[in-house]
Amino acid sequence: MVITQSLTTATSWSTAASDPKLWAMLTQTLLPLYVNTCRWFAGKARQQTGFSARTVHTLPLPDGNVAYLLILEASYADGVPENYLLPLSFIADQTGDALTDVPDKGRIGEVTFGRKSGILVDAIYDGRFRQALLTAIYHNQIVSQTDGQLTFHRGQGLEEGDQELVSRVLPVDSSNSAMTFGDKYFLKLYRKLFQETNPEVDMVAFLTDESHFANIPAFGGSVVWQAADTNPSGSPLRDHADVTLGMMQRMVPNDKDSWMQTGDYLNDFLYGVPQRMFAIREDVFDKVELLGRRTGELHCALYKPTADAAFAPEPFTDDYRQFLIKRFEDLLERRYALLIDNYTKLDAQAQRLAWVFMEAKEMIDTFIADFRTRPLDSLRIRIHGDYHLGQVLATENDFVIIDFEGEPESSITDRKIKHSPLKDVAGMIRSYHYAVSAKLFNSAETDTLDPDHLQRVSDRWFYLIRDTFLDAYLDVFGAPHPLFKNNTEINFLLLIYLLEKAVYELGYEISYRPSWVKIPLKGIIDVVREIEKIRLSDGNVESGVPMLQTGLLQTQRP
Ligand SMILES: Nc1ncnc2c1ncn2[C@@H]1O[C@H](COP(=O)(O)OP(=O)(O)O)[C@@H](O)[C@H]1O
Ligand SMILES: O=P(O)(O)O[C@H]1O[C@H](CO)[C@@H](O[C@H]2O[C@H](CO)[C@@H](O)[C@H](O)[C@H]2O)[C@H](O)[C@H]1O
Repeated sequence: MVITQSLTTATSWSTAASDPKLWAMLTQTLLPLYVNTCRWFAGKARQQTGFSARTVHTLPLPDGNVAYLLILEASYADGVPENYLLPLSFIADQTGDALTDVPDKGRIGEVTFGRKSGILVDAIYDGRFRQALLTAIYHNQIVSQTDGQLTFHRGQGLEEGDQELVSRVLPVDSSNSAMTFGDKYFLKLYRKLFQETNPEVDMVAFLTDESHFANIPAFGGSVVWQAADTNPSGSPLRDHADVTLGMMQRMVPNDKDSWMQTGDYLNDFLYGVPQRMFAIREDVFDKVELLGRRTGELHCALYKPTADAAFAPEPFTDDYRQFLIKRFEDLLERRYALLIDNYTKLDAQAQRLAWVFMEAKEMIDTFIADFRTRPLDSLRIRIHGDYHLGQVLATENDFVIIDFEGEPESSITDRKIKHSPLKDVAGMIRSYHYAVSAKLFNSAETDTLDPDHLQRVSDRWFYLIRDTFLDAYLDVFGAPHPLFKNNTEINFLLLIYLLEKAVYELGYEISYRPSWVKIPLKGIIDVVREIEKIRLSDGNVESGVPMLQTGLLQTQRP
């Protein structure tokens, strides 16, 4: 264990919540050092100007001790402060072997509280804290705090008798923390907090309790901080009543998600490619069809004309069109700027694709503007919002859809806006495009192949899989269905959402996986080609976009 700092205070751990000086000390010493080592802390690369304890909630532990749920505010030189959940537990030296379960990444520092010395840890690594969460959810407990209350809610998925289970922290390093109970329940603690109910809780509760949708893990419960109604400090977290801190679901037995499963199928496919053999196994089509159907069933479960305002279907109002256009235009502006800033870092193929994208700007602008006035009679509903192959767990014979938090770049309010479900469909179609492109253009088996040929093979696989998915999806609804007025609207909306998703992905790849930037760029250009076809068939408009060169996705040219 590498502990760089230690701290001594006369205050005992059990009374620490009410000692503001102690929290001031902790937030200036141990805690900033610690959170900057955590994957979930999104402010690492920003210029931090300070940390403070927004509020400290107390949770009694089964052995009579306490843990604290600290809401830590991080301030920056630019932009508004962020709030993070940091649960804290103190493991005194004489507590026996409790510390052996705490990995280095969960140890915050050596502290002496009163006359007891020990280690301050992230409480998720303390079994007593995990058990306290389970007990509180099981019993629908309300625990009063100086600033409101912690409300634990039990969902239908948490079975009678399951109030005491062996728990562990899942080793997934992501933006939240996950733990399991008896390998039967999965509890996600949200780290970055928002001033309202996390959309994931709304969605999962609705799908389980209202629609009884079977292909998500059943809702086991939630942990919510209901802040006191007063707003003395003007803190944004106190303006709203509910802040979601965690959500429990049934644990899904799975060894992989659909991204990995599709990767396995593509490995089989890949072996035939150098032999000029195009072979997709029948069971691959069966799986894609099944995922199409499950996606359709998800949207049917979310389409409830009798639901309350949060879930009731809505038409394509002027407000929505305005919102989408503005969001799209802002996104495009940011992406063009990012692309220009990073242009010289791109390889030659990505640079060629980037040029085509930039030259298509006017056509894209016109296409988006058309959305303002085009008659649209299809409906909008709440959707998944960040739907891709990695969000679907593959069980032995089926699929289970997870992670309903919505698009990471959007605010919580925007994540609750209703869209055509074709936005999710576009997300999955883009994901299949990613899967085949990443595999075919980054594998030793295809390294020496002619890039034009490889591009044609990749396109062929993608179009077959895309159409299989889409047909199975639309079959679920039958025709006509209020969500989809007609084929013309379906095509138009799919193109809009495909373009938006690919433009979004461009930013993600520039920031995290620069060698994959070509994948969304190719996706953008494919949509631009479709738009161009529509324009050309609508009237005698000359094509303004240079012919797309083939082989643009090849990473190593022979
Ligand atoms: N109900 C579940 N059962 C089993 N594993 C799950 C469940 N939910 C999530 N996981 C696993 O945990 C990982 C992270 O979950 P996710 O909801 O995507 O969290 P995050 O919002 O942190 O990305 C998933 O990729 C999956 O492997
Ligand atoms: O972390 P999240 O799952 O919320 O989503 C983010 O990361 C995803 C990458 O893991 C990213 O998805 C993109 O890459 C996927 C392959 O790794 C591909 O299947 C998706 O189609 C593509 O969008 C996602 O966009 C981002 O929000």
